Amino acid sequence: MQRRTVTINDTTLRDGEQSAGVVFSLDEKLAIASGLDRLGVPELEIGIPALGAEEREAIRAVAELGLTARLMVWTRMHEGDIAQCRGLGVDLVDLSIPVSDQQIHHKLHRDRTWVLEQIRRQVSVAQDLGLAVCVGAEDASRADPEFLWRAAEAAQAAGAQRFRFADTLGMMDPFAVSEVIRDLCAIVDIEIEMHAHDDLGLATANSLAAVRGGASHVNTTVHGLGERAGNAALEEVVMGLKHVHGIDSGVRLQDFGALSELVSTASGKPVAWHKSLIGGGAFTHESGIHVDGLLKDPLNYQGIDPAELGRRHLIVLGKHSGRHAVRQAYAEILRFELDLAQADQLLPLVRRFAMQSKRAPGAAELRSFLAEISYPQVTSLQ
Ligand SMILES: CC(=O)SCCNC(=O)CCNC(=O)[C@H](O)C(C)(C)COP(=O)(O)OP(=O)(O)OC[C@H]1O[C@@H](n2cnc3c(N)ncnc32)[C@H](O)[C@@H]1OP(=O)(O)O
Ligand SMILES: O=C(O)CCC(=O)C(=O)O
Repeated sequence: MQRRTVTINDTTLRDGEQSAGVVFSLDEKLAIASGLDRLGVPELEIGIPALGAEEREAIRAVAELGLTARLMVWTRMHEGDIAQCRGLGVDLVDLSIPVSDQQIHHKLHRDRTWVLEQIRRQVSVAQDLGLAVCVGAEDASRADPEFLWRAAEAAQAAGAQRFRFADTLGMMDPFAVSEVIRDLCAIVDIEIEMHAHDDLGLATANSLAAVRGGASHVNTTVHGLGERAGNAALEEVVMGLKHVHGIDSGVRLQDFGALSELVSTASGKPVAWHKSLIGGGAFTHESGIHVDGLLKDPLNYQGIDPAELGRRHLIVLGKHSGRHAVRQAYAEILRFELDLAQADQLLPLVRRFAMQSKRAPGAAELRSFLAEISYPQVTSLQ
């Protein structure tokens, strides 16, 4: 088990808001920032100053909340954009510059020498504004590794505190991430931050792999909201660090539900039923074998205690139920104790109902099943 710290840098208010169609109002930004801070998220990336005056006002307003979290803004590594970061009341700036030949040549129409020169020149421009600097290596996963190392060395030499490795297109696998981060950590002696995207559904896995490789910081967003398929989900990374790596990030998720709801509503992007940890299905059980196992001892089918997320197990009846679930449902819903033989009789009726109606039976239906098997006390049930 690893025993070191990893700092979560949550970018719900920057990369999260880049999800197509998402706009957070000022009040929503303030509420989301406060919510993240209350959970103990230590760093927040809160916006893009070059976007305009309104964005800068919102950044200032978040800074004026006096949160415990350190605040970062994102900007292109570009003198004009960096100038917009003046006087915002934030602590850090991510100066982003592409490092893959694809983007250097075909987006910026520049070359590698120019990129290194920018890093050498612009880090101090931002530092002169009183900001600590993270050099954001955009498209790092498609960069020539040798050049990536030169960029990281240039960042360190220029005085950057941190180097962000961005898997901009979400194309890496955890084994490769772990290796590339290990190499970076051997080349430079500054903080290394992982910025993962979920295009292959690997953002959390890649973030955890980066930590295994030595990353000190990890970017997250609530629910994984972000550009295209999104980023690594805050709740997944926090739980993954704890349960896979044995690392306490200091973030507490017992009250995550309120923030989750706020971000769903403000973003207009509801959480999918099967979303890990927070989806409706994440702790809901129908299958007979699972329900029986849970009822005997929750640890039989519990990897993560739902209480860690302020949740609890929910058992529902359906096509896949068994008799133990039937007994449990009658006890919980009707406060009525069945023996196993009665549950056996009722099970086919429960299944028939679920198959016909594609939902769990409610109290009225459960009562009517009792009548169907001519259970003598049915009329006395409440
Ligand atoms: C991978 C990421 O998530 S990066 C973050 C992406 N986020 C955003 O784009 C949201 C915020 N963006 C914006 O507000 C605007 O795009 C701005 C203010 C940054 C720029 O707006 P505009 O000047 O209208 O340019 P536009 O967005 O159309 O094009 C981007 C320009 O930035 C350049 N550029 C892109 N990245 C960088 C960089 N890291 N450093 C310097 N220039 C860059 C592009 O080459 C292009 O320049 P060109 O006009 O000389 O061809
Ligand atoms: O350069 C960075 O800071 C990372 C930008 C980003 O969001 C990405 O590359 O996906």
